[in-house]
Amino acid sequence: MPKVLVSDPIDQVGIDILSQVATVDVKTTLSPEELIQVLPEYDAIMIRSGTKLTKDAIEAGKNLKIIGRAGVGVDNVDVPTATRMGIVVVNSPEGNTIAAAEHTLAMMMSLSRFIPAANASLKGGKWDRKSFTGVEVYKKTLGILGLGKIGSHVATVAKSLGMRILAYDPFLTTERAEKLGVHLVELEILLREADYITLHLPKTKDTAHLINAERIGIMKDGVRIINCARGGIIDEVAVAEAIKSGKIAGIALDVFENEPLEADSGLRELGANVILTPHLGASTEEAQTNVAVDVAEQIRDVLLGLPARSAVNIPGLRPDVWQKLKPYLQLAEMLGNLVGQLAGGRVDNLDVKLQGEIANSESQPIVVAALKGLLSPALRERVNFVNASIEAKERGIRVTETRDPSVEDYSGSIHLTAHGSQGQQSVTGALLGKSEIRITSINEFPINVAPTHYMLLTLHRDMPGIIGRIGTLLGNFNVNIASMQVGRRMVRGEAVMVLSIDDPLPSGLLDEIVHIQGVTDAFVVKL
Ligand SMILES: NC(=O)c1ccc[n+]([C@@H]2O[C@H](COP(=O)([O-])OP(=O)(O)OC[C@H]3O[C@@H](n4cnc5c(N)ncnc54)[C@H](O)[C@@H]3O)[C@@H](O)[C@H]2O)c1
Ligand SMILES: O=C(O)CC[C@@H](O)C(=O)O
Repeated sequence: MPKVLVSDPIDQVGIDILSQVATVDVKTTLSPEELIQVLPEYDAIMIRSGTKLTKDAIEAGKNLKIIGRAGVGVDNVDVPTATRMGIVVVNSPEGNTIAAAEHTLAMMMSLSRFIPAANASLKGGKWDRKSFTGVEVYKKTLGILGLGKIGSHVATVAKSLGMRILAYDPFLTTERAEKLGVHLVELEILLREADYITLHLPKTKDTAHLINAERIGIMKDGVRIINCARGGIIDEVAVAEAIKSGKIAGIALDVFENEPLEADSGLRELGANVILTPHLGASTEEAQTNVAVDVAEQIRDVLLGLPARSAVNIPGLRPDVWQKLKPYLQLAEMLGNLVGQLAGGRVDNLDVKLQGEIANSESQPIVVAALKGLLSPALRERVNFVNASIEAKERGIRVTETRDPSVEDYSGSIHLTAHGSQGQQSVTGALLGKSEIRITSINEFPINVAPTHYMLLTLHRDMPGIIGRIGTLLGNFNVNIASMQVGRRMVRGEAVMVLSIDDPLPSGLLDEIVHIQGVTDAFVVKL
C-alpha cells in the first residue's frame, strides 16, 4: 500500500478517502527537521497552510508523487522544485470561496458595530453602551480590490445589504462587472470614494504593499479596511499609524505579513476598532469538508495512476500524451505568462498560432497551457490546466487558434498575440533540441533568448548610447545583468532589448528607464 502523510489538521472525511487506497499517518506537530526526516517514507503528503514544503523538504521526499494542499494558496509549497521532481501539486481552488467571503462580511459587520469589543466588555463585567455606537453599511460604498471568486460573492451579498459597490480589477472586463452590478473603476477612484475597502487579490509583486501610506492618504477620512486575502498586501506599519491618527476608522485583518502573528506585534496593542482573526477565512465545517474531499480524491486518483483534476503544475493528460507534449506545454505556458505581463492589464483576445511540426499536434492542451500562463499573473495558483479555459471565458477572453505547418525557422514554434486594454503584444517561442525553451521574437522583433526569472525588456530606437545608459542605470542600482540581446528589423529603426537580470528591479527604476530619450517602452517580467 502507498503511504500518505497528513501533516496539518484535515477533516476526517479526507482521511477516510485516502484510507481507501493508502496507509495514512496523521502527524500534525512535526518540526521542519522531523518533516525532512520522515518524508522519504511517503508517496503523498496532504497539508493546509501550516506545513512549509521548502525545497529541502521536497527534495527529501524521494518517493513523493503528489502534494495535496487542502485550500487554495500554495505559497507554502516550493512548486518549481516539485515540478522539477515530477511531483504533482494539487489544490482546491473553490472549496473555501464562500467561507472566505462570509468571513469578510462578518468582519465588515463586526467593524461597523464593534461586536468583538462590546462582547469582551460585557463579559468583563461592564454594561457599557456609550463606547460602542456603530455605523450602518446601508447606502455606504464598498470598494472591492480583486473581483474574482471571493470578491464577486462579497459584492453580491453586499449589494443586497444596500451598498454601492465599486471594484478595481485590471484583469476583468466591464461586462463581467456589470453582470454583478458592480462599477469597475480605477484604483484611485475606488480609494477616494469607498467607505469600506476589502481586499480579494493574490499576493504578487504588483500587490505587495498595495495599501501603503501614500494610498491611505488618498482614502476618505474614516475609511474601514478588511483584509481576508493575503498578508503583505497591506503595509501593517502604515495602517497601524493611520489607525492611531484616526485617518482609518477601523481595520479587520485575517491574514498577516508573518504568520503566526508575532506575540509582540504592535497590531495586538490597538483598540476596539481593530479586529484580528488568526487566518480563519477558510475555517468553516463546510469549507474544510469541501477542500478535504477535493484534495483527498485527487491524491487517491494519482496514487491509482489516474490524472489529477486540479493540478497546479502538471496537466491531467494521459502519461504518454503528457510526455510527448510536455516541452511544448511548458513553452506555451511561459509564453502566455510573458505576453500577459507585456499586455499589462485586461486581455480581450488571445491568438495562438502553432507553427512547424506542432501545427499538426493536438492543440487543445497547448492552448490551455497558454491560457494558464496568461492568467497566472492575475490568478496565480487559482488557475490550473483544468479551469484555465473556463476562467478565460468568464473573463471575456476570446481565443483564436491558427496553424501554419510551413514555418520552418525551428522544428516547432508557438506564436501568441494578446489584444487588450493597453494595445497589442506578441511573442514567439520555440524549442532548442528536445526541451530547451527559447523566446524567438517579441513584437515580431527576432531574438533568441532563454527565459530567466527576472527580465527587463525595452522597446527603443536603435541608436548609439541607449543601451549604455540603461546598463549604467542598472549598475548604479546594483542590478546585475546576466545576459543581453537586441533584436531589430532594420538598422537605426525600432528595436527590442532583452536583459536577463539576477535581481528584481528596485522600485522607481523602470520609470527612469522609460524616460531615457529614445526608449518607447520598458517592461519588467518575472517568469
Ligand atoms: N483568509 C483565508 O483563509 C482565505 C481563503 C481563501 C482564499 N484566500 C485568498 O483570497 C484571495 C482571493 O481569492 P479568490 O478565490 O477570490 O481568487 P480569484 O483568483 O478568484 O480572484 C482574484 C482576483 O484578483 C484580481 N487581481 C489580480 N491581481 C490584481 C491586481 N494587481 N489588482 C487588482 N486585482 C487583481 C484577479 O484578476 C482576480 O479577479 C487570494 O489571495 C486567496 O489566497 C484567503
Ligand atoms: O485554512 C487554511 O488552510 C488557509 C486557507 C486559505 O488561505 C487558502 O489559501 O485556501
